Amino acid sequence: MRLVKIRLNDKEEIAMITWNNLDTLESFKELSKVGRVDIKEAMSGDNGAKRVKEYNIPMAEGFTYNFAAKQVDADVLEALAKLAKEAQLTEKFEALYNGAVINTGENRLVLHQLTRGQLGDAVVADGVDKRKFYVEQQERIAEFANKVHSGEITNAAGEKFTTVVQIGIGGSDLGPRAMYLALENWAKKNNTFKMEAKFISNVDPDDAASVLASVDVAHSIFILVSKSGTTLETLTNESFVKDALKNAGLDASKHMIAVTSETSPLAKSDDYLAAFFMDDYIGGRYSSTSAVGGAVLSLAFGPEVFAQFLDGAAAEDKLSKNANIMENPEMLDALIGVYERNVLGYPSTAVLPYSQALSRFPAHLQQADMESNGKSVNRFGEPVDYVTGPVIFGEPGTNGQHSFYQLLHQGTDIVPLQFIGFKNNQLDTDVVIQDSTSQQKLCANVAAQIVAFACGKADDNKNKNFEGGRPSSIIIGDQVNPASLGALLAHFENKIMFQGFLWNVNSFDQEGVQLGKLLAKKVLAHETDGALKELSDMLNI
Ligand SMILES: O=P(O)(O)OC[C@H]1O[C@](O)(CO)[C@@H](O)[C@@H]1O
Repeated sequence: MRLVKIRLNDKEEIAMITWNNLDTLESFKELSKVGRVDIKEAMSGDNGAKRVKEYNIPMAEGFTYNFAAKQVDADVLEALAKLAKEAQLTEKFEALYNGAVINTGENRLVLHQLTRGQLGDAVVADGVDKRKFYVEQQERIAEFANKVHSGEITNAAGEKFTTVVQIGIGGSDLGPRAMYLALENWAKKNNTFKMEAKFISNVDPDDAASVLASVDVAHSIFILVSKSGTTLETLTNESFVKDALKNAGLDASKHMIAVTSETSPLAKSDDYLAAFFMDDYIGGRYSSTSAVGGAVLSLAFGPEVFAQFLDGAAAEDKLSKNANIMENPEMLDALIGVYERNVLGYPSTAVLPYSQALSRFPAHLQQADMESNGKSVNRFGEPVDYVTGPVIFGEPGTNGQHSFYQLLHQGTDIVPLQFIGFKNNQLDTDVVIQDSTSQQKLCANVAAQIVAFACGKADDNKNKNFEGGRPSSIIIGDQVNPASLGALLAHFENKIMFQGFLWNVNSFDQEGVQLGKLLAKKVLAHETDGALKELSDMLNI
């Protein structure tokens, strides 16, 4: 057990936070003893209808979090509430947004919520009010984007830029790309679509080459995004793009901007038309609401759309402050996930948005969740004796239904499911076939899946028998739009944070990604022996 003193909002009170391993908490031991819920029974008949109505809590931007088909009942919920209290989830979040050094591994504050609102005290770090700093960067980006849109900033020939291409990887790609794809159709429909965006991330040369072949480089603006400014893939792709610009007779520095931290090697370079900043207190996978997402989304859709996205995230963040788990969807979702992982023993979780707009959202969550909570040591570097983050995967429904759902329905592992569904699609175009629209078919499928997974279907032919008993939750919204997307993103970011608190891991570093990078450098420098040398030879390096 470690005690940490933190100052609470009113600056008078001193709270003691204790960081304990999950398996040392009395409430966790109690939770393990609570009787298991049979979802098949719970979700059948009138009982099921009652649960769907009752196990439903409001989120921001018109969403509701429905957990009727989760393996919980009043006893489990009571035990989870005790766990939340003993694990001091609310106090830990409070410490985080008031500027405590929560990322102990890297000795850093964790400030991504500050990019979209001020949840507590002003946070001053390195002599700077951090909220002010993030807002300033947003304003600088907005001004730049407006000038690009109005034609005040143009290419060398005085012509408007029409396309924006983001170069980055991991958090500098996945979040912004998923958000762009989520809003592209919405923006087109609502006349706020300004520039098409493309993304280059993979160091596979075919990625950069095919994106470059698909754009008009003379009218493209490239955003180099790298917090560290040292990521090999990103710097390689930057050179790739610069070569292409040079070959087209263009001055690269008139076509490139950078988003990075002020301490990175890119920050002071003359190679860019402009540079916008985030900092070390925002992890790559949490950077969609910082300049990392801000530059591409503001250029693509206009700064007002990006501002609405931030407002949605801020509204959800506020809900995450509630100590009552029934008024805090992120905390409840996190607690149920830990119950499923550590008591019920389920190894993975599928995220299944029934929305084409969210086609890359599961990919973003894979990084956000697994890079955060894929840890075997606690925040003090001591091995933990329990399992932590699950494997996260997903695909939009209904496509997933025609691919891996077989295993989800009848496989030997039980995989908890996180559905996301919307009442309305983004574009007006729809068609009535066999008495229903495509949107109705989509929604019918998600409702049907929840009940099919929970209740199953008995059949004498064991091959056609569905055991049921497979838990799921659903987040239901009206439509994917900037504000709802922000709220959805914040929901998952905060869920991951609460789970990290429960597992007592540092969710904000990623040492596990370093070893592979180091060995790759050795391969390229021909400094290898043994298996690595053999593999390098086989790959012709
Ligand atoms: O923005 P950067 O510094 O180029 O890093 C890109 C990505 O690489 C990682 O460090 C993992 O290698 C991620 O955490 C990060 O999102």
